[in-house]
Amino acid sequence: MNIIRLERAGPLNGSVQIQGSKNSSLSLMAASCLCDHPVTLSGIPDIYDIRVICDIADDIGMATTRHPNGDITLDPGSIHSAAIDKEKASSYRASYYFIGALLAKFGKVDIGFPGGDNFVSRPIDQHVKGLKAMGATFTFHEDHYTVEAKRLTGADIYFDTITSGATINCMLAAVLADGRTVLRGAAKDPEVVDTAIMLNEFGAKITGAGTDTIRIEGVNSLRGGQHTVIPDRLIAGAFLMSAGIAGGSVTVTDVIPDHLGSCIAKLTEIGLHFDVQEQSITASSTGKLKATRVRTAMYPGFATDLQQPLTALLTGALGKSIITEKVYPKRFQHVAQLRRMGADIEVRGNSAFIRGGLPLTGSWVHASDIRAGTCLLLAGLAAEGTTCITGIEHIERGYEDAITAFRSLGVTIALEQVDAAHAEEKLRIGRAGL
Ligand SMILES: CC(=O)N[C@H]1[C@@H](OP(=O)(O)OP(=O)(O)OC[C@H]2O[C@@H](n3ccc(=O)[nH]c3=O)[C@H](O)[C@@H]2O)O[C@H](CO)[C@@H](O)[C@@H]1O
Ligand SMILES: C=C(OP(=O)(O)O)C(=O)O
Repeated sequence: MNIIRLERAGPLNGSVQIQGSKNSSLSLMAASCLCDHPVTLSGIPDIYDIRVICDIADDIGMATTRHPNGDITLDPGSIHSAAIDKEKASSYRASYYFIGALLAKFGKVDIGFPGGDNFVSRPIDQHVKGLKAMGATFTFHEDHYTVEAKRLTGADIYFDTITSGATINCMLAAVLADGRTVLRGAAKDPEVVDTAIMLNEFGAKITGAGTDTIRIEGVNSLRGGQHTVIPDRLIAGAFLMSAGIAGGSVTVTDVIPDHLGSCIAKLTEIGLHFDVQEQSITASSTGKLKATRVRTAMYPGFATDLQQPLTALLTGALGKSIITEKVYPKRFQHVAQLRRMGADIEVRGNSAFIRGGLPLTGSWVHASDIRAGTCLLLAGLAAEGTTCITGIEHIERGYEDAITAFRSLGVTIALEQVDAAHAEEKLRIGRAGL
């Protein structure tokens, strides 16, 4: 098995070009099914979830071509099936976008339950509620579900909670539905807006994306064309935090700074300094950090996906910090791993209480999901000695090449092959010490 091994880093110095957004790419790739003609997407990262989508696309007859410049062309003209392989659908989260993208054209979609990072509870009731309002019926089987709609009809949908996934899914379904759909209490995330912009470029009639009310007039068909995915704000945010944890200066390039507003504001409170340009952000820090309180929230609030890396950062901030997780109340799997490294963190309810300023020590730790992996990478930058991270397939689900990026900042970091039993023994010893 592969692990990531990294050493404590001195002040960082360098810049990282930020890849295209994973979460937006997942939506844009599925959304391409709505078109009648080829779609070329630029900036789609070469990561696990995208490779699964290409496999699914292949299964259903949507040919995909990765060009030498990295662009992907998808040809939805020859899709012959809306039966999505159960295991492939369950190997990542956003497979449910294939429902919204295929239902109007095929009237029936068979698909496995969504997978992705496991935060104990990730319901899809708002997807079900929204699509039902448009005329769909759901039948749940043991290992998959079937969604049917002879005809999708526009509807007025009030979400009970703000969800980017259900907002995008219902928007996709509404694009080729009969009549007008209104999504109220919609998510305002940049990934929602990116999807709406692409669909409009291809002939959809969507207004209000980026606000809490989105209106969609159904159209008969979408053309296809070219679109460039937005940069990954979550990866950018984590690299900015790395300057706080190791000191020095880190520039992220090819970003949309507006997407990182709440992150920059919080990191400024903590003591980082920023130079924000049109498409790049430089974070610098002397390493002296102040404790803070933060609550995660849907966009434009402080993103839950940045909560885990922030926890690593706050272990280095003198005083008591409190992180309250409002989006996924149990998203604290990373805390036990940080404690192995010497962090003093207690989780009560949906809050983590961090007594910062204690030195971290390199250790064997396990990444349970993408951002837990990011958190451990950041903690490893500050920890005395060597940190070995297992579970790196999760990190690879989000990052094209984290190792090269950290190396370019001056970090000693490598992928290493180890015997699985050896890794398990090292993790067991670490657990016993907790
Ligand atoms: C592939 C993708 O884009 N993943 C992101 C997406 O996940 P995902 O789309 O799954 O998350 P949502 O935005 O849907 O979830 C937001 C909140 O709504 C709740 N909810 C959601 C759907 C539903 O039917 N019912 C319901 O109650 C969730 O439990 C959560 O508390 O947004 C999350 C929140 O920003 C991020 O952590 C994920 O990285
Ligand atoms: C939770 C995440 O991903 P997914 O929704 O794909 O599991 C994430 O990107 O942090």
